[in-house]
Amino acid sequence: MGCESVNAFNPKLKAFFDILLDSVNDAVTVVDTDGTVLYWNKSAENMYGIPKAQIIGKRIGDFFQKGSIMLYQVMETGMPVYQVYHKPRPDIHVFINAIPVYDDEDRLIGAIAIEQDITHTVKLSEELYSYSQSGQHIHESMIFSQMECSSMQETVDFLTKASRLSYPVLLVGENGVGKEMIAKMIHQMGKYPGPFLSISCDTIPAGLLDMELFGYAGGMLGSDREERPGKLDLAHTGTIYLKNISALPLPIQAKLADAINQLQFFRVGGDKPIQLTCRVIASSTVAIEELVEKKLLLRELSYIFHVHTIPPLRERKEDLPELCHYYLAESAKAVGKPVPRLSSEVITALTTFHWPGNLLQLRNVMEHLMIKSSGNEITLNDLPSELRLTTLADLAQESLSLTILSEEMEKAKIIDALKRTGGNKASAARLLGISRGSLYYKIKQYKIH
Ligand SMILES: Nc1ncnc2c1ncn2[C@@H]1O[C@H](COP(=O)(O)OP(=O)(O)OP(=O)(O)O)[C@@H](O)[C@H]1O
Repeated sequence: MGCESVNAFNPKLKAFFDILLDSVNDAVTVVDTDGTVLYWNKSAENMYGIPKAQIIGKRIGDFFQKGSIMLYQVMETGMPVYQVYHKPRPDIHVFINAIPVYDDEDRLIGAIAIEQDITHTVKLSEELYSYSQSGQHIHESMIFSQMECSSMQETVDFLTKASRLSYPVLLVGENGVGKEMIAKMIHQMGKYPGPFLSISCDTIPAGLLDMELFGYAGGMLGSDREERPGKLDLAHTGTIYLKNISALPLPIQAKLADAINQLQFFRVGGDKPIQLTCRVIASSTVAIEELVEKKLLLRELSYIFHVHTIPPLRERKEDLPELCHYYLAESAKAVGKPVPRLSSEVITALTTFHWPGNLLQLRNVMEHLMIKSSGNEITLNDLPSELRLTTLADLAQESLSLTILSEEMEKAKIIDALKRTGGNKASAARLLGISRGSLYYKIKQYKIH
């Protein structure tokens, strides 16, 4: 498309962009180099309660404390920032991307900020904060019933029902969401007299899985090998937990389906039927439909199981307060230390993190914090690097000391520095402890001649 046709489309494009920017959930602000607001979308109106008509054409510094305006910061440094935790107002918490904008000739013409409101998440963190200080002690088995989020309530209902009946269960969920723990609870609540035995189908060589599961009748593979029961046998009147069931070779899956359907099975090489008296619980990190489609799970076997999916931790952050408190208290007890406080930044970091390793990762992080913390408060520095938030303070350039001054004081300080250096901008910048670029920007901003 030629330049002319682009221009011809500009009014239309503007209409498209207006709608686009008003439809996004993030607050979008555009300012020019003076800090004059050129654009302010609907989400920004909602987030800050300032209507467009009131702010457009005005200096952003008239509405926010200067030290808290990230747009100034990025125009001063010329460096964009991404996913920085920021508190533009005491009651508003955001993740911000702020980007300086240059024209074709590389002259700074303004900046854009895109803010994702995380205030709701941070409010949840405050709940966690009070929990972690309350000194309550929660027993692991109680944790499920205390969980707030509705998806976990479904898990609680499922496990209560499943423990009353003995149908085979297949638990689906990412690594570390608590599948094995749920399997153990179904076993315990079902009051099975036999043991809970677990097989990691993906760690045992495929060739041995048959015997591991069904046992060996003896006499077939050489005289030195005696009859040996399999886990299905050893779990008599208990539960067998098959971790990552799709790693079972398909012929073994077929044998398992037969065993469950007929409530009996045969040892490898044997012809004597053995009663299946244990309950079968299996797990998978991949959705069942996908496993069947990829021919990793027999369709026939998939029909046998009652499937329940456990959501990842990032989709049930409401449960973080109980879980963090529980793990902290548990680790504190183990190392014989009092339960430390969590600083508000740590709480925000914990609740905004995406937790790819789910409960397992959370437990490890809490243990790590417990070991690392020396005083009675855990701060951002104690956190493992992947959890640390980038804050405005982290980004503080030398110019920040100047940034946090009021505009009047700042302007006076610059005029004074220029006077003292006879107008030499490089020396004035050095004296002020800011970069030359920042000084040029501020001279323009304050219209200093
Ligand atoms: N409801 C719970 N309350 C407290 N801790 C829990 C809960 N569920 C699980 N955990 C803890 O989370 C960690 C991971 O749980 P578990 O091993 O059951 O997960 P999983 O989904 O089976 O993981 P994988 O798929 O990797 O085997 C364990 O340390 C366990 O003690």
